[in-house]
Amino acid sequence: MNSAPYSWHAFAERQDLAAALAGHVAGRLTNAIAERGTALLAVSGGTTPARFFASLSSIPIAWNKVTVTLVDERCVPASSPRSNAGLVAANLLQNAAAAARFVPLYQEGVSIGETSEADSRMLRSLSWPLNVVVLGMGTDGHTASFFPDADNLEKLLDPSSTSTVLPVHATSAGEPRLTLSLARLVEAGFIALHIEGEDKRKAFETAMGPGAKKPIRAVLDAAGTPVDVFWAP
Ligand SMILES: O=C(O)[C@H](O)[C@@H](O)[C@H](O)[C@H](O)COP(=O)(O)O
Repeated sequence: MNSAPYSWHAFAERQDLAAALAGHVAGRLTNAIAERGTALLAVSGGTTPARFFASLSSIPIAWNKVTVTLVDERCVPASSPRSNAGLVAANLLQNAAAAARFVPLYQEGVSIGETSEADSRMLRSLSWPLNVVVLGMGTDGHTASFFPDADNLEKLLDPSSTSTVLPVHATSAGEPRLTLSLARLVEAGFIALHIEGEDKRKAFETAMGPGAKKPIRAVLDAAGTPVDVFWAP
């Protein structure tokens, strides 16, 4: 069984993980700016990233040359506590990072199908491929909005997809979602997986084992570079 290559970075404290991951991301963004004049970062939402976002926001890089977008989004207004755009606005786009450009996935009042088409057009204008992707993971092995019960999971995980943004309907997701496709995520020069707690460590280990392939495993298997996993208890 080919085991997907990844690097495991464990930290005793969540704040130490946040500072270390922020340093890695800031360094990769700075390298991208040096190489092509701009940098493209995609981050995940949920409850885990807030400390990391706060640490990254205060690192003085050329944020005016950085575009930040989302790995995925819940189809809710930015004012909703469920909004990933709201999480990024409140925790990342502050301090030095306030100078970054933010490109959201969800547009209020537009149907999810129209939004994913419109997002694809808007996002296609960005300087792909992504330079940095920061993923989260659920204990069910989902990452981004690649939920195991998604009705279009095969399309979401298709490594040859030409799609940029896809709609997701999955009972376990809660509200309808929009997600970057696996194909766009795995092109990134640096892919980090940020997980915390014993349950997620066990879920990751299981996903790396011989059982049914979970979405996180599909990402690691398709990634162009070994994924860096950042974990704290
Ligand atoms: O919108 C989202 O929910 C995310 O992008 C998703 O992929 C998240 O990373 C995991 O669900 C973990 O979420 P927690 O950090 O809340 O555990």
